[in-house]
Amino acid sequence: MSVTVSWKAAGHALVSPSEMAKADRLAVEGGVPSADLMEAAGRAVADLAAETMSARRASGPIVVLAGPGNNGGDGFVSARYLREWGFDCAVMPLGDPAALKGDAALMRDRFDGPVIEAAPDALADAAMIIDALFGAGLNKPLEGMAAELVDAANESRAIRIAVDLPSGLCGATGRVSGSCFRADATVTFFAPKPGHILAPGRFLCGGQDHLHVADIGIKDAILAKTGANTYLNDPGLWGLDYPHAGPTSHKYVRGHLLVLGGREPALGACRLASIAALRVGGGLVTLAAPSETYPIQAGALTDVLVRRIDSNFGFLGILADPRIAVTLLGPGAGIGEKTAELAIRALESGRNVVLDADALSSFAGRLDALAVQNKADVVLTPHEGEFARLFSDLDPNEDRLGAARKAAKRVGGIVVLKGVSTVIAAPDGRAAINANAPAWLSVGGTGDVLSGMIAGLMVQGMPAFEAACAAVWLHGEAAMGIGPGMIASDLLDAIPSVLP
Ligand SMILES: NC(=O)C1=CN([C@@H]2O[C@H](COP(=O)(O)OP(=O)(O)OC[C@H]3O[C@@H](n4cnc5c(N)ncnc54)[C@H](OP(=O)(O)O)[C@@H]3O)[C@@H](O)[C@H]2O)[C@H](O)CC1
Ligand SMILES: [K+]
Repeated sequence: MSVTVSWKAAGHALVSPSEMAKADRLAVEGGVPSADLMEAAGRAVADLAAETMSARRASGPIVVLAGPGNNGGDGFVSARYLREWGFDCAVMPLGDPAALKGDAALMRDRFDGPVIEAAPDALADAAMIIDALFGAGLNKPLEGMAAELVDAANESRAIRIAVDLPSGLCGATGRVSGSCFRADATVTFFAPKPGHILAPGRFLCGGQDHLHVADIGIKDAILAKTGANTYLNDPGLWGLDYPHAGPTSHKYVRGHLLVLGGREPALGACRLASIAALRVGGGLVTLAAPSETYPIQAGALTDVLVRRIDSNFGFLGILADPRIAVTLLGPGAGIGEKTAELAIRALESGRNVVLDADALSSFAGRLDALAVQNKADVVLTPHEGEFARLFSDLDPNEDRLGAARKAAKRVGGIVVLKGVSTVIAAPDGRAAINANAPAWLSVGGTGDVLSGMIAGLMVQGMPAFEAACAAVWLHGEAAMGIGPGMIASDLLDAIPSVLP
């Protein structure tokens, strides 16, 4: 049985532990015995364990740490298969295995191999440790013997495989409090959970290339019934909405974007955003440059129309051109009333608006001002500091997905909460987690490039949520191709190489 089943399409949906429990329940109601699910789960773990032992040419004892619930049940199944295949495999239960119930008790009884006392020292000589302590049912930080076993496993030289989730990791939020098993690889079932993709969960599972999604007999069709609306951000999610240039497309079809020019000292920010918008296929970009900066901007830009503005009215005068579909405010715009006023007027004009950087900070404490009539799409692209200023009651460190979702609902727009796991959330509840951003992307100016990419895709007619997802993913891919030492402007030349 192949372990690494190509991940179910269905838009690469992720399921929370509670949605997974619903999938489980629906499968059983649909006639699949729950014991069969556990048997398939445990078999998938054993497959990966056996494959890994031979791939690493490892030999020696395998210890399965079995917890008090169904995660532990999976562990007993995997141990049974591994022994059938000739491996020296023992189960080390946490607590009294006689207390196991239901399917876990059944699988315990089917296991006739050694059951050894829980002792952290006994893990030192293991060639492999399989963590079947806790999975979707984790409901508090590890403590006592559970924590000691996980800490000892992490300090050992053993290959470490996690069943469903590394024990200590919350499947819903990707958060860890206290000890957590550090897996070299993880086998989960049916679909990944947000905790497998959100940092630090992604790293504790062994990295995305070592996250195996096993088919345990729950039909794809059940996914839609779980209500899952969280996605891994990748082309599978937004590819169908991507605005490929057609033979008849010309610059006005590909859209006209208006960018508000920046002021000292961040004159380059709006240039980065403007070129980025063209690089992703935007047809035309006008940069409205405050008069004192006009000569600099006009001298620095070839591909962008540069218009001089002496005041807000100048900007609004340009905005009156009906061909302008999207406007981007923020990069270098200056924080304050004037910038906020322009954003509101742009929204009132029915244009799609991307708010970044200073435009975001200009709304601190007055987000309600964004709730204008006949508002088109608005996309906010805060980093964590800007998010804290705008949504001081929401804590991304507690629940990143939940915070981004609540923020999106509150502003009635798309919120791109940037970071090592950028989350794109829509007011209708959809959210995507991005997982391809390399560490070197956190350098000045990359946010300006991203905001320009989002605006550049929206101006071509791509729906706001999908445009934000696509831009975030392309932004990460472009950075991956450049490598350490990258500066923001390098991204501009790298974008064409990653466009679909
Ligand atoms: N379709 C599926 O999803 C399948 C999943 N399988 C496996 O089942 C687990 C989920 O099993 P569950 O029994 O719900 O929960 P766990 O095994 O993760 O946890 C067991 C109980 O442990 C208690 N608990 C939780 N956290 C701690 C902690 N930090 N310290 C001590 N005890 C803890 C908790 O019980 P309480 O009484 O404390 O509430 C848990 O209920 C899933 O992850 C899969 O591996 C099926 O086998 C296959 C199908
Ligand atoms: K586990």
